[in-house]
Amino acid sequence: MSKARKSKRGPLYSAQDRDNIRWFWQRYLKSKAPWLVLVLFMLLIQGLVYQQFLSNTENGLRVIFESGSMRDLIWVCAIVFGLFFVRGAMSYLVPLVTVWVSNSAIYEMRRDLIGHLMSLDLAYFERTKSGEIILKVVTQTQLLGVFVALSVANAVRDAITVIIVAAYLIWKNPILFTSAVVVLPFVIWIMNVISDRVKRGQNEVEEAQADYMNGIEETVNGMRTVKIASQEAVETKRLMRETERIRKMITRVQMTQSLAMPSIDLSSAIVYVLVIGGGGYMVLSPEFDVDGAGIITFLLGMVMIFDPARLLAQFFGGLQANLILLDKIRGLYKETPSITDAPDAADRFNTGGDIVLRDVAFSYSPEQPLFEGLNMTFEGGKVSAIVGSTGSGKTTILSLLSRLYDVQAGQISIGGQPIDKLKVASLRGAFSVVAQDIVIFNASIWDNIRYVNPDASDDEIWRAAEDAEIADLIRARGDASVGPKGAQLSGGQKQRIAIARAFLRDAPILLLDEATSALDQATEERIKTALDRLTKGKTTIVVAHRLSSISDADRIFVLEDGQLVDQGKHDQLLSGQGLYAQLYQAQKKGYDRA
Ligand SMILES: Nc1ncnc2c1ncn2[C@@H]1O[C@H](COP(=O)(O)OP(=O)(O)OP(=O)(O)O)[C@@H](O)[C@H]1O
Repeated sequence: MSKARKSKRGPLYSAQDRDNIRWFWQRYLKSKAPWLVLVLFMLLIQGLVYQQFLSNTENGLRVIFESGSMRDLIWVCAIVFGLFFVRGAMSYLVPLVTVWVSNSAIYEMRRDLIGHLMSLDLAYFERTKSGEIILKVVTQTQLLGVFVALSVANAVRDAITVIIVAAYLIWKNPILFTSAVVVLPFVIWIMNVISDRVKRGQNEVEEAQADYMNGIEETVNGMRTVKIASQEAVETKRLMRETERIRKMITRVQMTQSLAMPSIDLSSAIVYVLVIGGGGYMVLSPEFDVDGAGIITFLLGMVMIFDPARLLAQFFGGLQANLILLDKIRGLYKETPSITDAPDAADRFNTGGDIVLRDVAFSYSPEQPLFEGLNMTFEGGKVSAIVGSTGSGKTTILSLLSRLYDVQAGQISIGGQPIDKLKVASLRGAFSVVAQDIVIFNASIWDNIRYVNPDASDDEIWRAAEDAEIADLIRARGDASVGPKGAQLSGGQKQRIAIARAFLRDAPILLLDEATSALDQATEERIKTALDRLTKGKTTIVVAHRLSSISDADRIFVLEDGQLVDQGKHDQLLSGQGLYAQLYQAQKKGYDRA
């Protein structure tokens, strides 16, 4: 945002902020309105206690100065004690309710955020820093909830106190009150300036925090590379630079916030001088019907106003920071998934039919078009293979089939049914995928396999594990977890878990993306027999670099820079002397040399 635009922004809160507050109220607080009314009622009682205290103090002072009755004095003291007892009880009860309200709101916000995250397209996660997402779900919701519970309740209490006591003082002595609050415009101006600065600073802090979290996550995840390359010192320096940057930013915001207090203190000093001076003049002058007790009580009232006013000022500093948090959190809700069920989406379809790509156009970014007018047919129940140089778009085709991304033009259909007219869950349920980037969770191998089919019986899991040649490892490791992202496993072991998952899921369409690339030849041979059994009668699409592994496919598609340059059976393609033949010869030479 440009500086010019920033300075145009409303100093206290903008239309966007109002909209965010309305949204937050409607979504997370409205349902708790009866509790909030109760809180408001208790806060009102607290405010009235102050007013009553002032009134009784004035009476008490008159008793001391004028009538001198001990009985009256004891009576006034008892009332004052009773009043503060009531205020104390309210001070205990209000946080009880507000903490409950805030924790419920935090819980609901996190529940919605997690649910919404799950619905977002893969593309969102590929362009968003994970640190930013973690910050929203973990930290920002917590801070916002605490602010709503405690700070807002306190601010309402303070505002009520200020309003009630001020109204009482105006009623008692309007002239003195008016002359005492001449400094008010100055206080408001200071608060506006401070609030605006705090808000801008907090925005920068939140963005820097997200980068920081992301940096830590990257370093922790990439620790193997960091250590092998002996880059610990560089990483430490990088992270410390960020730590220092954030320290400076937060200090700057807090220092700006702290300017609010001295401004209020200075204003209060002016007010006290005005009250003592002006009030003293009124007592001494016969024109006014004001006595010493009235002025002392008035001064006491001003003291009582100033403390809550000071806290209110502090609250406005914090409010700006929290409006930024609210805006950040709401930003996530504004991300909408584009891959959703069409209104008339079908549940069932012919999963064994041909998979047809017709005139498909797709690119990850407009600057780098990948497919334009791509036509392919993967025959139902047969094994098809996609080969081609690296980056030619093989994996992307598999991603398009299960709608991880949507095509930008053209159509993909399965069994004659366009995939965007199918329920996303039904479509994806028809696929078993052994992907290049295997995701392994920090659980046992057993649980990692079961992940794709939680209802599978133990026998089924054992069979899948045996077929994928991972059963021995399960016996050896037992229930031990495999470390974050499967860090305690070899590449081949992870691949076998992925293959076991495919066996267990047993879906009608099988996508194998470099499924056996990390296995030694002997293991690959053994798994191949089981894989042949698995692929029988299923539509199978294999992506492989090692051409020897797909030579018996029913149809082979050759891709080059997103274009289909050849297709046919292995022998046909070899005799054609095209790209496939060249790749095959090059690989053969490599093997012969080895
Ligand atoms: N998520 C993504 N965002 C942006 N660009 C991407 C993304 N995934 C792939 N690409 C780009 O799209 C092109 C095709 O990638 P793809 O992974 O489909 O190729 P591939 O043929 O499977 O490659 P390889 O054989 O190396 O696995 C590449 O240029 C790649 O850089």
